[in-house]
Amino acid sequence: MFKKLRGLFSSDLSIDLGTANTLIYMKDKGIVLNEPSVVAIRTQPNGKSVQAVGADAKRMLGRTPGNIQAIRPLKDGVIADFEVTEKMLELFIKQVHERSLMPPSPRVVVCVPFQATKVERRAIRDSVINAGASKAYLIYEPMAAAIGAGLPVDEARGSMVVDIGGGTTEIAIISLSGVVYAESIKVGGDRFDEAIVAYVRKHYGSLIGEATAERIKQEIGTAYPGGEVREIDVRGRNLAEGIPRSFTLNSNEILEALQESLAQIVQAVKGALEQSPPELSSDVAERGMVLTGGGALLRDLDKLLSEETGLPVIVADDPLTCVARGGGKFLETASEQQLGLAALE
Ligand SMILES: Nc1ncnc2c1ncn2[C@@H]1O[C@H](COP(=O)(O)OP(=O)(O)OP(=O)(O)O)[C@@H](O)[C@H]1O
Repeated sequence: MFKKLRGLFSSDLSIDLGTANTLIYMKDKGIVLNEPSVVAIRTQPNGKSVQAVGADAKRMLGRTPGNIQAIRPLKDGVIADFEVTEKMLELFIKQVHERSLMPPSPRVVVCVPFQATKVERRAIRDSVINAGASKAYLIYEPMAAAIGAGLPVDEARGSMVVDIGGGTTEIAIISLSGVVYAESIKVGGDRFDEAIVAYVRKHYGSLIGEATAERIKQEIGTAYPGGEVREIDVRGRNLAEGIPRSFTLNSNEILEALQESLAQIVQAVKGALEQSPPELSSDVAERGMVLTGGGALLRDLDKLLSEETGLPVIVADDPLTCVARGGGKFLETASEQQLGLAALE
């Protein structure tokens, strides 16, 4: 009965601690927080303090005066700055509790990159406990992504998920609730943005910021030739003249800029298919792979992967929230034994 009551009043949370975005899912409420993983820190004579977090801090990237620093504490899918990550998590969890007028969460599951180290896992655990959780669990991102995408992870059947985030692309083949094969490469949306910045510098002699590059990618980017050609007007600082200049970019140019990064993703997906046990790869051949993460929204990426592998490729519904939703579903449905394995020590 105690357990039943706890379930009734629970405000269990699932947190997708991503390189680009942090999402929080609450049982019965869905996604209750979706903010960029950015923190702005102000340095004063008496120490450092948080000036802004999330979207407010992201707007400050590249625009801060000397005493304020906008930081992305996670890089390439790993925690680059522990202290700031901890602070960010704490502030996000507090925001959720204030907004929903709920007591601190009894249980929190955090979705972490597959290659997170023991030290990183402990840092995450501590920040979650400090923020009021009574129990912290860990689930690997590709597993959460697969659950969120509705794949039958507990069946004796290979399910393949390709999660293209900001810092990394994680590829996993899952069967019987376990990760049978996983590979992570440090290529994701951030690398796409960097490639666009480099392309513009080389071909237009102009400097654009990463936020502009991200907007270009989202508005006209494509991963496969032959689709509708789109254009965008951009303003960048001309390197020779030192003043802002406008120019127009089209989607074929962005495709060219992204070639190298896309080839690395294709290569990693092919590698996963080659290296997984034959029974599982034949399951995947039949049912295809599912794309999750924000990168899955790059136009025609599914087409590129399908052409290159000859397999069906499906973009998950709402790919940006798959991991957070999957973590939440895990918390709701996992057995005591599964929770025990996921408990962060
Ligand atoms: N429409 C779009 N087209 C292309 N890319 C997009 C689109 N929308 C979002 N993205 C990209 O998706 C990335 C963020 O995805 P997501 O939130 O899944 O990553 P993350 O979970 O924070 O990162 P990681 O999994 O590496 O820790 C960003 O690079 C963003 O630019």
